[in-house]
Amino acid sequence: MILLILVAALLVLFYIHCIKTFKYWEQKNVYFEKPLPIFGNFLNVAIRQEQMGFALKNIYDKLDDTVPYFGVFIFHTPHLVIKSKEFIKQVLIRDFNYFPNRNQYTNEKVDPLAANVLFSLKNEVWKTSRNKLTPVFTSGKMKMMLPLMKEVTDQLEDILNANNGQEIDIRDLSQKYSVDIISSCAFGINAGSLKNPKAEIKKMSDQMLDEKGFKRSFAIFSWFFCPLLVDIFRIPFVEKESSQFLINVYKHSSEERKSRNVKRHDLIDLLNELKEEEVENDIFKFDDVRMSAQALTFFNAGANGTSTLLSLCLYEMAVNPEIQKTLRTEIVQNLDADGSLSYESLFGMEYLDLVMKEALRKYPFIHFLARYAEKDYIFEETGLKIEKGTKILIPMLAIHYDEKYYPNPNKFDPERFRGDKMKNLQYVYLSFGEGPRKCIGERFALMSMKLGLAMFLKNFEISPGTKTEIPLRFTKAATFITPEKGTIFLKIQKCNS
Ligand code: HEM
Repeated sequence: MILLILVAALLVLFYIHCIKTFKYWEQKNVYFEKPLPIFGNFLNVAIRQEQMGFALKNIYDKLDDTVPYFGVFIFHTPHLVIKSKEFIKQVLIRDFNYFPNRNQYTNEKVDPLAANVLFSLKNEVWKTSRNKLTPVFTSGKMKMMLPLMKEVTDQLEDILNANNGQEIDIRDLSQKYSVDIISSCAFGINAGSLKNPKAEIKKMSDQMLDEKGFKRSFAIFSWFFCPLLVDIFRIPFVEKESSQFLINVYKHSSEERKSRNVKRHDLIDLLNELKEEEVENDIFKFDDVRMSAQALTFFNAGANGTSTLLSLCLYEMAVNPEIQKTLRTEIVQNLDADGSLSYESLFGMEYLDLVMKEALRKYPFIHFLARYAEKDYIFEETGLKIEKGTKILIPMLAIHYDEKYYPNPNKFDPERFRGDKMKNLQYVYLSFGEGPRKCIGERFALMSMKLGLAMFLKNFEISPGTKTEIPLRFTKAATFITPEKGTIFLKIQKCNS
């Protein structure tokens, strides 16, 4: 009997704990939708029936333009979702010193690597490491990495030639291309996954990035929204076996590089140079864990983000043959005598840039940006005061599909970015984020995606085949954008055959 009373009392206490914050947005006079105990507004996300970005979009779409923000509860934690362009600018740029960090949980003991990537570092440690890592991504450094990427595109061309006239899984091919690019540029090795389907590094990458799998989705969800689960179940952000494999590869290459004293101008060289420049009282020193953590970021973001976007770009080319034709004409006009593309041509092609921007708009790899208030803050225009620690979300997916900024948003239309139209889209085109915490790898990502796309299109026509899904459906269970079937089949045909 006593046990029963105890359990009942615990349940009541748990219930009170779960609903105690639910008056938060009402008291602040901020629009919100009635939350459910335990799950808040995101029951469907928790049971993997909806992606967080779409859940936010559903609320966003109900509100008119006069509403600058709304409140949601993720479990029982209140989050402020910013809707107005002006307020986005304030949070990401103008008042950055109030919002310098993401509400990204870290736990050195459970996952020391995740705690040391730039994405999760905070305040002064983030600032110092960002300043140190920024020179790694300058156009000069990227230019030096281009020859490494070209070695991989040569192999890609061989594969395309061998599959001429066939229907192939472009997603799988893009993943292999991206894994080989990253392995060469960040780990200094020839992974060879394009030529060898059983390559160990590709296997590890699949394991690490298994977006549809419950384990991976649960890990990402817990790290972003329910850190208590991370602590209880000791869930690493990055799957242990594959991250350890990549760290070993990185360490081995790095040591070999030092002993042979050769330069490849890749991430290993650049991080080794940063280490040599360190001074006694640096707040952020590149020890083994921190060096590996940066290499792992490259791998994660590159193998997942760039490969997904490249395959979606190719899909759009197949279903929009006119756009494909215009792009091919531009690419062919810009080829060097040996059939390759210089860094200047890659970044100088206007239509290629418009196509890339539109793919990134239509398929935002991350559906929302996250920040939290480091100090109390008042939105002057409305008088809303938020306390230190308030979590902020910027619903990128909803904004990228807002008719006000992007008429007919489901249409793939590169022209919406032509000329000075981009000026009006500042703060509402957020594919790589905005402000000082913007994606540091943007240039690298664009270079590998543009090069991959150009190498496909210069010789091959891409079209829907019998196995192509139109429209393409995406899984509701993954955190990032992932095709429902896990594949994107397209037909490739040599242009002059
Ligand atoms: C298509 C590919 C990619 C997309 C769409 C993408 C997008 C993003 C977005 C939206 C953010 C958050 C920005 C914000 O909060 O304002 C971000 C942050 C970041 N990205 Fe990327 N990214 C891509 C590829 C890469 C690559 C290849 C790297 C490799 C180094 C990278 C490294 C990072 C890092 C380190 C951060 C955190 C920056 C900081 O907090 O200072 N990303 N990325």
